[in-house]
Amino acid sequence: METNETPLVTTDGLTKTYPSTSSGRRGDRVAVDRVSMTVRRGEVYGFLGPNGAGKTTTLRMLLGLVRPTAGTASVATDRIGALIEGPGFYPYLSGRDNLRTVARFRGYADTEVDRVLERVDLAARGSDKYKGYSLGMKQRLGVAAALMGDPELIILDEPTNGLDPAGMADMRALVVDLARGGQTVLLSSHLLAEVQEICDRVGVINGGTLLLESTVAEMRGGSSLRLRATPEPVALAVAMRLAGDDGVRGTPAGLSLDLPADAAPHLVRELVTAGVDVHEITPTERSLEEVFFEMTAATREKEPVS
Ligand SMILES: Nc1ncnc2c1ncn2[C@@H]1O[C@H](COP(=O)(O)OP(=O)(O)OP(=O)(O)O)[C@@H](O)[C@H]1O
Repeated sequence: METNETPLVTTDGLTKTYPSTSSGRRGDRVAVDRVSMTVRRGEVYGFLGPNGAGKTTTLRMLLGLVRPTAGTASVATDRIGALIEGPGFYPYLSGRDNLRTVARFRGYADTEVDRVLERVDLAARGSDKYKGYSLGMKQRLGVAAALMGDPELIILDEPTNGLDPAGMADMRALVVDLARGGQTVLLSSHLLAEVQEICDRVGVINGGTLLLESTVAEMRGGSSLRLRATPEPVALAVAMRLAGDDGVRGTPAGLSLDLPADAAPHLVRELVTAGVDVHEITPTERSLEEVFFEMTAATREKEPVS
């Protein structure tokens, strides 16, 4: 995907503290702790973290709904659409009439209602009462409201939360479609697989701290090669010569070498030359789940009890 390098969203040392409510604890509760993140134009940015990590508070600060305690947040457009809390619609009005109410309040023509209904694939059900909508349709109507005025930046807080698998798939497809149309999407999620599937870049947050910001590919880290070969001591010596002393680990499944997949032919040649029998060589990639687990392990321990 092509992205213009000028960031659309930049935060610098963004911090929010709330007064501690528990009498046994001193000082403030830090909800967001010096977060510096950038969202580039045209990308889908996944703000990934467990419940209570500080995602919603950060998004609210970007929207000017919560005042930062310290640091800055700048959004280089005033055309922003957002779905932060669950959408508040009238149950007895149709989806279309609900959107008309929003459009009137925000100064948009009714044609805009039809356009956004179409965009979220609800045009055919626009006349149905909101209360009869599935959770996924309700959520899509919320996104439709956020899309009014064709915003440059769309902020969605946990857009798939609580949806069934079909609803989740629809929402993911919609997000990807919005980005294809040139809109920038910043979404929060606690689902690794989801972020992995639809996001270009990720910011991982836990305990209020941004642990990492990178592309999904970078975050998963370099690939490695798993090797089963005998005799093991000779295989180990060859492996260490190629991958370095720190680049080889013993695992129950054999040796794990910090080498890219395309290093396999050279490795095999060297092993065979050294008289080693190669039983198996497999390229492996760390899953996002493993990476996330490693990164959050340290902060999990100091997480406040809420
Ligand atoms: N208005 C508030 N007053 C006091 N503490 C708050 C307030 N809003 C959020 N917090 C605290 O700040 C921390 C971060 O909350 P936040 O809602 O931003 O996390 P989150 O990552 O969005 O999680 P979730 O998905 O559960 O909403 C939590 O410990 C929460 O209890």
